[in-house]
Amino acid sequence: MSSSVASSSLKTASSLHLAPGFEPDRKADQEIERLCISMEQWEERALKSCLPAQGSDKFILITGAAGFIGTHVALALKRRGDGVVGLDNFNDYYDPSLKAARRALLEKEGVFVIDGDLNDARLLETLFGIIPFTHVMHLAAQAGVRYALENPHSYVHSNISGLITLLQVCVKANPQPALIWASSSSVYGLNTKVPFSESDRTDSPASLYAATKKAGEEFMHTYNHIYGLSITGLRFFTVYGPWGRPDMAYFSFTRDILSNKQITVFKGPDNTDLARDFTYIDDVVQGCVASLDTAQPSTGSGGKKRGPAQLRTFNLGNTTPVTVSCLVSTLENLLGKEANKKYIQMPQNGDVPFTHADVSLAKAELGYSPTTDLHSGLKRFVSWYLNYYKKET
Ligand SMILES: NC(=O)c1ccc[n+]([C@@H]2O[C@H](COP(=O)([O-])OP(=O)(O)OC[C@H]3O[C@@H](n4cnc5c(N)ncnc54)[C@H](O)[C@@H]3O)[C@@H](O)[C@H]2O)c1
Ligand SMILES: O=C(O)[C@H]1O[C@H](OP(=O)(O)OP(=O)(O)OC[C@H]2O[C@@H](n3ccc(=O)[nH]c3=O)[C@H](O)[C@@H]2O)[C@H](O)[C@@H](O)[C@H]1O
Repeated sequence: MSSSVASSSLKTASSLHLAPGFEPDRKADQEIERLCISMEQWEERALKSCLPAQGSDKFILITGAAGFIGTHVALALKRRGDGVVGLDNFNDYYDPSLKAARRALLEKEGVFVIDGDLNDARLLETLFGIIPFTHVMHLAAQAGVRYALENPHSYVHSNISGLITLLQVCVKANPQPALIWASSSSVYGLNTKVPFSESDRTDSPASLYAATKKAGEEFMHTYNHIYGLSITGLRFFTVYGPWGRPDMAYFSFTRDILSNKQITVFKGPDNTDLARDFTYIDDVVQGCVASLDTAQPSTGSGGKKRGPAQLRTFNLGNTTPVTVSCLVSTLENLLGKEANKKYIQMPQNGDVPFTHADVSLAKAELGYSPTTDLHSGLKRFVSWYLNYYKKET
């Protein structure tokens, strides 16, 4: 793998298929140039460090690499010797300096991260022209349930249009990579049967975010059917941990408790507690790596399907839902500080009352076995948080 990658000729993408409404900017040109320079000076430049180590036959593109889950997955794969290249557009949905810090961590460990958008087909084609990726771990997305009320188009941009652009590049790539991608527990929407199982219906999304993830699952079915792309969809359940997302409740509650700001805790109908199957990042990484290791190659080439290809969907949750009130009291306990809490009826904001994963399929097929309870996981998060923000707290 290493030598074939190193000797692969530089190829600039000939076609320019951009997603409608997507304007490439100077930044994309600069990123292509940086990529090409790194290739031309292969021996000295950063890209060399991304090659698979001896004994690994995997070369993986991780989209959303500067994101929370992407960073952890990239580090795990790189540390065991796989070739890893990241892509991220470093958008400002939350503090970009946190994404920059994750990138620095990745680059220190030899993961080359490209600053680019999923909708930039020219950049993606150039990248696939240079590197024969065996797998794509697609984690880039507009995440967050409630932000869709504010900026619905960002979900269409990344989760619909960006996804199709990536899929189009994957089907044309030679070899066609196997794709592992992040769906979401939110596809279960307003379902009341618990625990949520992969065979349950997923046709009552409560948010635009959920609807775009559900649409993504349907697109994946189509691309698997027409082009023979090998596809594994992972439904993550409220993932938390060090290097996490500032927009999520466990993170913003920690920040606000420490700075004596009031936190708002949503309540369900009849004052019931909302609950989530909070899942620790290391458990999710284990599921992602196992999905990658059990993914079969795509069967297509040159945009043509040669035979049926693998299509799988797994829940990656914890199987132990915990109430949001319990999340708050655990944080109070770990931070040694009482929160200033305001309880309100859950607004019509896309939230669902509870989530609860049945992970028996992931256990049987991936050996997935979550081991971290909320208290232990939050302890590690709080320790990371206090250290990372120590100048400010
Ligand atoms: N964290 C969770 O609890 C959770 C739960 C279910 C599903 N997911 C899904 O898992 C994936 C990773 O989530 P995360 O928590 O790490 O979120 P994140 O926001 O930290 O990471 C996503 C990354 O993708 C990048 N990105 C977004 N749009 C892009 C685009 N058009 N082009 C290039 N990069 C783009 C962002 O800059 C970000 O760094 C997402 O697909 C998310 O929807 C997350
Ligand atoms: O598994 C998923 O598929 C999703 O997981 C995550 O969504 P959620 O489960 O909604 O996590 P998160 O925002 O931390 O809210 C947690 C709880 O706190 C409650 N909550 C929230 C904010 C607040 O101010 N008050 C409050 O009570 C809130 O009502 C909820 O009950 C990801 O963000 C999302 O990208 C998606 O992929």
